[in-house]
Amino acid sequence: MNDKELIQKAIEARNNAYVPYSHFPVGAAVLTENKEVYIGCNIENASFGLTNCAERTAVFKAVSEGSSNITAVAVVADTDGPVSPCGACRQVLSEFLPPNGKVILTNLKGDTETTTINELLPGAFGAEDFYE
Ligand SMILES: O=c1ccn([C@H]2C[C@H](O)[C@@H](CO)O2)c(=O)[nH]1
Ligand SMILES: [Zn+2]
Repeated sequence: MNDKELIQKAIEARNNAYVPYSHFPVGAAVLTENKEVYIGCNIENASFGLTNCAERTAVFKAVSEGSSNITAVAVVADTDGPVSPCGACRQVLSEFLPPNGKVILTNLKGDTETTTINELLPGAFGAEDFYE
């Protein structure tokens, strides 16, 4: 699974977005250590704060299937430039990706930024901050 294929999975996931309020569909796909792919879309709610972003949906699907070691994630939306994940998703991604874990941000035009979770959330709060 290369970056382009992972992006394609994210584009397909975007078609399942449940976005009756924002009308802003987002798709994501994560690649796990054991080379499995899990896709996610944003899922909104009439109680707006309960919305789950595409990235978190994909991560939680992977973890709940027993694959918590994520090596890469792709995110796509119809943005001017590459989509920028929200703070909550950056924190959740930092839990399951290594600091140098690949984050591929793109849009429907194909503008792509490939970065790392450490770049997106330097100094993230992590387990090492409170476990001995
Ligand atoms: O990276 C992002 C940014 C936003 N959203 C969703 C949340 C909400 O449903 C909609 C508008 O914020 O887009 C995501 O899923 N991922
Ligand atoms: Zn988010």
